Amino acid sequence: MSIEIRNVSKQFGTFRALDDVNLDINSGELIALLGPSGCGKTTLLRIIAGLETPDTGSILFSGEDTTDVHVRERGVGFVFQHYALFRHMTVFENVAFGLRMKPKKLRPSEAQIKKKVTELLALVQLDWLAERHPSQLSGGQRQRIALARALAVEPKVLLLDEPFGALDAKVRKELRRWLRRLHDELHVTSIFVTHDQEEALEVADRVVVINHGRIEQSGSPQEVWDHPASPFVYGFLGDVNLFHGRAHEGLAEVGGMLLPAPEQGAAQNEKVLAYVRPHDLDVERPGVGAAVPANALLAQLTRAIVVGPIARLELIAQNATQSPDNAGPETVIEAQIAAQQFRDMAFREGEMLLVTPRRAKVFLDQAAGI
Ligand SMILES: Nc1ncnc2c1ncn2[C@@H]1O[C@H](COP(=O)(O)OP(=O)(O)OP(=O)(O)O)[C@@H](O)[C@H]1O
Repeated sequence: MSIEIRNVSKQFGTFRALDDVNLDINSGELIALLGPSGCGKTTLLRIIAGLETPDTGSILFSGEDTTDVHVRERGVGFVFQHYALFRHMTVFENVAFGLRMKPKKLRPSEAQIKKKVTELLALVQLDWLAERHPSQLSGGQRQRIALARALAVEPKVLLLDEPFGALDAKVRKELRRWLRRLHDELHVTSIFVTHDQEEALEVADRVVVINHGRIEQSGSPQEVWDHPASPFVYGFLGDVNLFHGRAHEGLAEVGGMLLPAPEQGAAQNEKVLAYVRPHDLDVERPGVGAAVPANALLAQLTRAIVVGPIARLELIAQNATQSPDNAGPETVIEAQIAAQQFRDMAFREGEMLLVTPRRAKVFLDQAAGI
């Protein structure tokens, strides 16, 4: 089922939680609503579900306005962060619950319920736990059962609010792969809320980045990663170093460096923000007596953390000027290089190194959102 979100706004007192949100979701799509805490993700999900009413705007399911359609009639399945399984019921009974609650004439027979629940438990690969109670399950198992329970009534839309939020990193990773596979099997239109960019980029067909109640960008994981529409999106999707400065006709002078800024070809001495991801920084030892190249800066290595294949370096720029126009990075510079390179070069904490951005994303300053 397709979903259209049309001009949806929602205010709580004087606080604008959603501000004229428009979004089309295709039938069978898996969408991630991604944004920082308080940006309005859950409010949007609850409005789609019918648990909350928008002040203005409407939600259409397959082209039909849902304004007057009760939550129960919307055909929506939910999974929340805190597994809302019934503690006194077995896993089997939890999954069967929605089927048993159906009005008498729609209710399946006992044999049909048994068949359906068994199939669903097999689908979430937990059929061997049917007779257990929720307290005897791990957090990850409970969430899979919660999903099986939501699927039991064959929802047309599946809404997941930080479904793996309460689980540890390893289980989260397993479950998000599993959710992706499950979605590929079932193709139920699904929307999940997360503040974890890695989760959104890995699982979703499309990522919708929300900030202050507005959609900043909607696109495939690759689109939002490669072509972020705003500084906010760029900063939210991964670690960044931020440099202030000015751009003029495709060249940016930021943090004491001169960098190509082809996206600002038309700029006439305008204030800009340049973002550089830690893995887009080259780090090397400067040549003795050699001048610092125009596209690089000299920085002191203050800390190196080498874990597995990656070395994370923290550096402080030597030539970071404090002029408001041409300031250095806001805090320390973070660089990521291969651990092997770090060992080969034998960098030591305290020494001065040459830092060269391979790539920078330059935005006009007035567009700044973070
Ligand atoms: N019932 C309510 N009454 C008043 N304010 C509310 C209500 N529900 C949400 N808000 C406010 O609206 C804003 C958006 O809330 P929402 O729960 O949608 O954010 P979120 O993006 O899901 O955040 P989180 O990731 O922390 O859950 C928040 O500032 C929140 O405090």
